[in-house]
Amino acid sequence: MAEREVGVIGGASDYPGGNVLPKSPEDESSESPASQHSQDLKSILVTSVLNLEKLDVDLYRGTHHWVPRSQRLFGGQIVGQALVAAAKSVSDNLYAHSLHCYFVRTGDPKVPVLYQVDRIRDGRSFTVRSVRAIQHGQPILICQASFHMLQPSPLQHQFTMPVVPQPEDLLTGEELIRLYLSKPNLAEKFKQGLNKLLANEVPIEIKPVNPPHFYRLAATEPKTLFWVRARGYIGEGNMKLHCCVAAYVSDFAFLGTALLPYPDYRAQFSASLDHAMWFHTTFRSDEWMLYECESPWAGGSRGLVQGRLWRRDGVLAASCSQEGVLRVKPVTEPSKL
Ligand SMILES: CCC(=O)SCCNC(=O)CCNC(=O)[C@H](O)C(C)(C)COP(=O)(O)OP(=O)(O)OC[C@H]1O[C@@H](n2cnc3c(N)ncnc32)[C@H](O)[C@@H]1OP(=O)(O)O
Repeated sequence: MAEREVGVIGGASDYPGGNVLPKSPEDESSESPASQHSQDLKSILVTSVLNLEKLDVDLYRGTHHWVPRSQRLFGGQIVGQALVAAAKSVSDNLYAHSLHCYFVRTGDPKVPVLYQVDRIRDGRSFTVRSVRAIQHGQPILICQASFHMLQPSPLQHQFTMPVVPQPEDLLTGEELIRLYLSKPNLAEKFKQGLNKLLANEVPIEIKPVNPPHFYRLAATEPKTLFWVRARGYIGEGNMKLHCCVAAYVSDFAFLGTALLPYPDYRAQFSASLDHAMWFHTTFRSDEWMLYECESPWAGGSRGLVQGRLWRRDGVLAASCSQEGVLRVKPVTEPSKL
């Protein structure tokens, strides 16, 4: 077996020129209270999921950590790994600013994924890579990623971050499930479902801003807000790596936003068809970021979702878009109690 490279993406330190792209306040000191949460446990996203094995020039192999209940590979994992592969072939002064991916086949959790990088163009300011994720000799994902060197500009604006409770005042996904499990007379079937969710070793932490009401699933507008970060410590520096982690994180619970107005239906078949991201500035993916998701449209068995990842100091870190196939059927299940 080929030896794993040391570090996920070698060499790149953080963006230089903090006057152009403001640093996260949590970057200023690795001892800041917010970053002390998990320094003793390195994120498995760094040590395993995004730590690709180099097989040859521009050819890498990635393995899986968490596989969703659908037994299809998690789209965020494939996108994150593809971006790692692309980033390995660009110089340290270039930073991912966007990626555009199509999920063309279901990922098979039983075998690893190969990532073949094509060096499409090395320009003066922009560099473009194309990555094919391959299983069983066929592409499962095609990804174009573009990298840019820092170029200051007087043009600078962004939307305003929504005002929400801070993550310290909210429960984690696991704490919410435990709370649901403590409800008396819970049907055995639902207990089992919740316990399975608890056993999931998802390498990211989530704190929903408006957790769903356990007893009554009401139709809501297709908008959701949650705090999210990588589980475990990654540390400052290596902005390329934080972008790859954000790519992983950004696909989590994203498409579900399009189902929020339809509690009387459940997804019989849902899968992301494409995923696009734009990275705007520095951030730390192991620090809480607010993920603001909305679905402006659904129809014809498809749904469109758009997301914004906010640093907790109110700086817009990244934007995302995704379309997915959504085939639903009416809910006929009995009460949870
Ligand atoms: C968190 C979200 C994620 O991470 S999802 C993971 C990332 N995304 C993916 O894995 C998607 C990968 N891409 C694919 O699998 C394919 O490109 C997809 C999207 C399925 C399209 O391939 P295509 O060959 O056109 O499939 P398809 O849509 O015809 O069939 C897929 C399954 O749906 C069924 N289907 C089809 N039409 C209907 C219909 N009208 N009503 C009900 N079901 C329908 C098909 O029978 C097929 O089902 P099955 O897979 O055979 O069980």
